[in-house]
Amino acid sequence: MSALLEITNLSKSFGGIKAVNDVSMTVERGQICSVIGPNGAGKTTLFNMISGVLRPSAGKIIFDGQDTTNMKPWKYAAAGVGRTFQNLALFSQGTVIENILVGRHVHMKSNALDAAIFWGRARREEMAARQRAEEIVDFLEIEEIRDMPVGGLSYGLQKRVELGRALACDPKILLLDEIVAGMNHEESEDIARFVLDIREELGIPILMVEHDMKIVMDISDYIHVINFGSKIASGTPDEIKANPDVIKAYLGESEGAAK
Ligand SMILES: Nc1ncnc2c1ncn2[C@@H]1O[C@H](COP(=O)(O)OP(=O)(O)OP(=O)(O)O)[C@@H](O)[C@H]1O
Repeated sequence: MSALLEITNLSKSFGGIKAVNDVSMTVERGQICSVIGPNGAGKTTLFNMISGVLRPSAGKIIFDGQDTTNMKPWKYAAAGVGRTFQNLALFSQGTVIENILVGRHVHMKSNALDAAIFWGRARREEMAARQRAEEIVDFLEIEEIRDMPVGGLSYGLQKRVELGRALACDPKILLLDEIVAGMNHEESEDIARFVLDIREELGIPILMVEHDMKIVMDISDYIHVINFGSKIASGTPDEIKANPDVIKAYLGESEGAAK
């Protein structure tokens, strides 16, 4: 079976800056895959192209057999690409359950007119959405805070809610952009456990950009390394840890960061 995500010769330029330069990589079904690299390497730009936030300057993205390279940005969630963002992207006044329901609306076909004419269908959709949101609340162990406004929650819990909202669109792949950045050790460990559970119990493959090397090495099946926009290595955690090009790239930034 072909890879779930296949990126071929992908590039993105901003004026004279080649933020991503001719990158090719795949994510297999069932995999936890990480993209790592020093600051400014082009990781977020790569993510933004895969999730439709940015249009590539060149190259091709095939997701689940479909060419998504130039797909309209609002179609990505329905196509099965779920993601979290580097900075929190939640409605702080809304409750936990309301924020998760927002992620679900991508699967709801009824609009206001439908709701008036086909009351039954709209109601069934709403009930199914609520049930799925409750399942996600259970899965992420956030029952106790389900009715609290997210603005008052700790950063770690807000990130968990953001994960819940991404899961609510029933993604075929989940993109996590530095999900543990700014978390304390315990919160990071919790999120790492949920990421593993998402793959094991929900069967959703993960592609993550992450600076926390412990998490990357602990939970990734496969790692791609980007430096100055170009891919310099791919391999298992053990292969990446021993790769001289990777060690050199990281030593340029901070002593031993890839170890
Ligand atoms: N919208 C933009 N306009 C101009 N330059 C940009 C833009 N977005 C990113 N860049 C540049 O592209 C390069 C790659 O940035 P990017 O944010 O993708 O790196 P990164 O690997 O995610 O970095 P970090 O780990 O610090 O988040 C950087 O030189 C950055 O300044």
